[in-house]
Amino acid sequence: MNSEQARPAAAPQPPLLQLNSVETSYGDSKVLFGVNLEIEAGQCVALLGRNGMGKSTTVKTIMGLQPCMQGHVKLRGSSLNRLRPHQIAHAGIGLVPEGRRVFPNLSVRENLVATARQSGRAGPAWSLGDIYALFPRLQEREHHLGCNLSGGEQQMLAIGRALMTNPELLILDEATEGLAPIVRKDIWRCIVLLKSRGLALLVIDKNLSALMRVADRHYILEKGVVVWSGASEELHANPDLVHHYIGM
Ligand SMILES: Nc1ncnc2c1ncn2[C@@H]1O[C@H](COP(=O)(O)OP(=O)(O)OP(=O)(O)O)[C@@H](O)[C@H]1O
Repeated sequence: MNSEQARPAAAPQPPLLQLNSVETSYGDSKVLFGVNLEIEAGQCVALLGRNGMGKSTTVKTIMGLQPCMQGHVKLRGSSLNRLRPHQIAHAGIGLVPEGRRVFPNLSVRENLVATARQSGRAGPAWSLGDIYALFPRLQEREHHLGCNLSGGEQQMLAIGRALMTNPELLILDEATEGLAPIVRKDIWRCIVLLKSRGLALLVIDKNLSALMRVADRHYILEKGVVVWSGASEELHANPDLVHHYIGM
């Protein structure tokens, strides 16, 4: 027997993020009915579906902001179900929430420093300089308060803040919503760049054509259930599916 034959086969790696039959309720009202979803390291995944189908609730469940009543949310095979939101952030998931929510009475710099965290993970940590290189506008506005920024600047700051936690997975919930076209373009440029750096992304956005350019895989949610998943080419080739479930 040679040395190659003697070596035991490597155990398969669990996905970076795995949702297994996840059910979530608001009081008596169930909203997620067994969601299954996987994201591999470095993969960009889009979560699609019409308004009210459960996309933001899925994100809240991943982040521990809404309890997972049944099923499992796992990061690299470890359950997140009983963790608090700050522990989930510490475990490696960064969130850019719907509506941005930057600290209004802190400066740009203070907002960024407030969330900075040493990463126990491999790879270089994000620095203030890295964030300013990604969004030069934030450096120009370094000493301005969060409340005095434009919507686009607040969105850049929300992304910068999430990156300063050094996540392995970044979740963007409607990050381009309500922004001027030129700012949207800048946010998409940033998403493409983050993907090229190997960051895993879960993106919710209404711009399907931009998503089809950047996402490796799409999941369509309909009434709290994943009804379809596949690659951009498959989605592109299936306009009936898009029309039926996304309404375009
Ligand atoms: N805090 C809450 N309390 C009760 N019901 C809620 C709450 N948040 C959301 N819902 C309900 O849960 C369902 C799913 O909402 P969710 O926000 O997850 O959908 P979505 O797909 O993200 O849609 P949108 O694009 O409109 O945000 C909807 O019926 C919504 O009314």
